[in-house]
Amino acid sequence: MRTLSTASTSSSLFALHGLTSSSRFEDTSLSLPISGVFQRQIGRSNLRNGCLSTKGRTEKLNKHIIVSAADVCLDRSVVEADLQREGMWSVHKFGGTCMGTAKRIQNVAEIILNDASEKKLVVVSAMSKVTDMMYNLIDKAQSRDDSYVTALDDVFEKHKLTANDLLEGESLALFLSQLQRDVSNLKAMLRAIYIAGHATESFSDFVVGHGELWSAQMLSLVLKKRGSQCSWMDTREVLIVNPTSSNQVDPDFIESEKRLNKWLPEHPAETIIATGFIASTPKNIPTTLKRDGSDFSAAIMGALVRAQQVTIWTDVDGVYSADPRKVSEAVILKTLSYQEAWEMSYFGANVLHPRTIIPVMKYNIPIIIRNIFNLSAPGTMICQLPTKEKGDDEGLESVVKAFATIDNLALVNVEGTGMAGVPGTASAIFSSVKDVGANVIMISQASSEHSVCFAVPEEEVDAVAKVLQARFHQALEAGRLSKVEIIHNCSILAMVGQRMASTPGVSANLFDALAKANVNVRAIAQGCSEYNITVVIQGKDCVKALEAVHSRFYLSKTTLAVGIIGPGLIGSTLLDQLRDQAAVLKEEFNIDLRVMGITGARTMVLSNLGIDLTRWKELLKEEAEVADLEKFAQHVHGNHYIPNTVLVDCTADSDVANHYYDWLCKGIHVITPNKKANSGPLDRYLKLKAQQRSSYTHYFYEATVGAGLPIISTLGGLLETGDKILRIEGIFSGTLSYIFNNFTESRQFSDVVAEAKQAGYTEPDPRDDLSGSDVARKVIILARESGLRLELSDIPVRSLVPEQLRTIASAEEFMRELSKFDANIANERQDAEAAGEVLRYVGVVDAVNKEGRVELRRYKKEHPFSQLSGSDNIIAFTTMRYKEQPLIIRGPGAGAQVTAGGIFSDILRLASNLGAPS
Ligand SMILES: NC(=O)c1ccc[n+]([C@@H]2O[C@H](COP(=O)([O-])OP(=O)(O)OC[C@H]3O[C@@H](n4cnc5c(N)ncnc54)[C@H](O)[C@@H]3O)[C@@H](O)[C@H]2O)c1
Ligand SMILES: N[C@@H](CCO)C(=O)O
Ligand code: NA
Repeated sequence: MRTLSTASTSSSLFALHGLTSSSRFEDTSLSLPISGVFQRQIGRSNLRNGCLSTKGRTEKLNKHIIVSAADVCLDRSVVEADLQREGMWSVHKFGGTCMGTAKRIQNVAEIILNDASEKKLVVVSAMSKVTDMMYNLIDKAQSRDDSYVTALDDVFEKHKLTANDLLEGESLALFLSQLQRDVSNLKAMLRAIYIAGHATESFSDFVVGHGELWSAQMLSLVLKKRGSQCSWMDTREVLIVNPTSSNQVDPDFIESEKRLNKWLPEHPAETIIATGFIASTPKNIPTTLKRDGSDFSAAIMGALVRAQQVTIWTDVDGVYSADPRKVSEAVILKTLSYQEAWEMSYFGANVLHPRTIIPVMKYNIPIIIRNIFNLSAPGTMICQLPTKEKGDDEGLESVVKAFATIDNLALVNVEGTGMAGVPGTASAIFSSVKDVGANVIMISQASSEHSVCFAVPEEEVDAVAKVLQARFHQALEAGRLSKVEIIHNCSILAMVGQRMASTPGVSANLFDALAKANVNVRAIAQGCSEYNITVVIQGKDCVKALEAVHSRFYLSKTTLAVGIIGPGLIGSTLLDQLRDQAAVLKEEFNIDLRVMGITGARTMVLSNLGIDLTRWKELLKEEAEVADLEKFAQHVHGNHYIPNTVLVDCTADSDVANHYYDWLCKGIHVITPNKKANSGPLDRYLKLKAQQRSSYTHYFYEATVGAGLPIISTLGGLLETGDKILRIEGIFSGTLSYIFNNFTESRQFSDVVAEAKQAGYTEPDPRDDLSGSDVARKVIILARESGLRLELSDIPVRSLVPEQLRTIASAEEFMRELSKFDANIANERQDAEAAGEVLRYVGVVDAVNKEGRVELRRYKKEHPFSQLSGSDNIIAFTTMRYKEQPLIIRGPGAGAQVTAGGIFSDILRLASNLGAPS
């Protein structure tokens, strides 16, 4: 065991990262007494009693024991704060947008000046659009278009104007004379290209690189003007790269480091402004780092100076958990591991080019993505996977980081028995694919070897299909291969998270969420690294799938676009319940209900983000438009970012009910307390139910029978588990229950009816209750649920509406007239009373004889039906399993709160079916 050297900060820090090692201790838990500077560098949180426990390797260099940072520095924030004081390098990269105007360049200067690090290396891109302008110059010159001359003037003018805004006096003169010289040289060079009609790669790399040379010089002069000790670096003098066969470049770290070590003492400065994007070959020929080159420059320079961190400044707040244009609930991730960032960028997330991550990853240098236009956002830190702390959220949501998709893909499926056990088939397939230059995005092969499938970009699939048909012509003819199948219009959805590795249940949740969202999975791939799980789905399902899986892992809420039709008594009570419960649902159940529209019979209000339910009544007055049910449904369903739509019909209107079929066809879920659809014509009902099943949409109507009491769901449960219904009988009308519970000797019948209406138990027109038609509808609904094919007209009904009042137009007039007929029903009540009985209005489903009826019957006072109070319903199910004693449900079966509550729980049942946790 040796003491760590603290001789010099930079040497020990260089050593800390252990580039070269002469020997290695394999001891995996070595305790090293350390103190002083180094103790601060690695952060006190990693120290116990002045000793550093290293779980990983230790290395010995010359006489020092060095510890790889990757093994020890886990608490970066502590480390950073300390390192900053010790004069570590911090690297920044500012892209073209950040350098777009003089004002923005000043802003960049401000950020650099505010960085307290002692040493700063700043990599800059060309001003925005300049690189394109430069490429355009070459294109013009190559195609012998004279206008390259004026286009070059534009480039000159742009920089001159910017410099005029930024600089003055000597520094302005200095920059402008350099600019002038460069432009004259470029003119000569472009002239040569014009004459030759061709530009070699190094010619064009030389030309385009000027954008960076000028932006770096301008920024450097601005900083100097503000008192900073600053040099600018033409990175071509330092950064050496070798071209690769795939039109990329590999940095030569050893040569670059050598040149940097020479360059730095020659340009002593606390801040260095370096050109991004450009570099040289080992033979000093100018070249570029290709696409996203400046990010790559920053990462390489960060690695060369062993920076404490590399900050990539851009115009977004950081890396999102999913494309925010597709998932409105996407969040900015605080951290991503290198591997996760890698996976995300592969799958098209605009993170960083994967190669950008390699140089910094080697030295465990964090990259921070930050928004230059929003300095208050902390950004996303890409670093080594932070270790799990005790008390960390162990849930799946911390395991899965993010989701990404690639659209416009086609799946190629090569299938046939002739592949199994035949070496070389895969090689033949993929070498043919390579021959046509197609890019294979994912591959999946079933272990039966019966089929190999892979995804390629849609625009490349025709060529792939053709080449495979040709290559396997003989095998197809002979039947060894059965087909080369192309499945168009696919998307890939990838779920990324390093901690998915060895965490059971992650894929189960992914697939369950997809299944509940009715998304079909065509192919699956997961490598054994488990950093990502990839599924291929239909392109049209992509947003829905993304929303469903994103919400499943708690990154977003299960969002439902809700449309409320009929804000009457029940509808408005429901809206108030939604208002009061919304926050809890979001917090605790991950359900985000957005009421996107409310429509009455005459007016409606629509919203794109969700109506403020504390003000819905005012909004329905102030911002209302003429009601139009088609437009309403289209609006609520039209928001592509909310994957699921539900229309809640709180009217008693058959016209509204007639739309359900259409809505289900469109994938809109329907929830209703309105009995009209299920008790309407039988053929319509059957068609509606069939459509609901085949379209995998949901249609819930618990509140149509017994309001919030669980009648429909209980019946469904009995049937689905194989019980057989023999008889359902009970008091199904809250109104009629209330009336006969309260219609005593001293009361007038019409007064009690008025009370029931006042209490909100009756239908909009109380004659629907008194006529028995409401009960008949409930009998029909239960009969049909039980499998009986009955029409409403098959149910004999005893009506309590006097003959003379049946044709009166309005409910109000009916109520006024009703008292004239009080005597009739009073007599009937008295007769029953005399016999020690009470009147009860009951409905019966006789499943054995396949019939139903609705009657006013007399019951002994001790019968359970005689014991009810208020608006109680009582429903008795006699089934094969509940034969001796029926299953009985009893409780208030009408009223605004309980009915709205029943509808609300249907909405939650829907959310749960769509992937919300239960
Ligand atoms: N009241 C209860 O206890 C109870 C219990 C279970 C079920 N229900 C059912 O709830 C539904 C609503 O009952 P309510 O008491 O709230 O009635 P209500 O008359 O108070 O409300 C119905 C609302 O629908 C509106 N409306 C009518 N036609 C419309 C159309 N075409 N488009 C848009 N809006 C329209 C009306 O203007 C009214 O605002 C009925 O189907 C009823 O059977 C009620
Ligand atoms: N009017 C109905 C409402 C519940 O469907 C009743 O009284 O039962
Ligand atoms: Na119910």
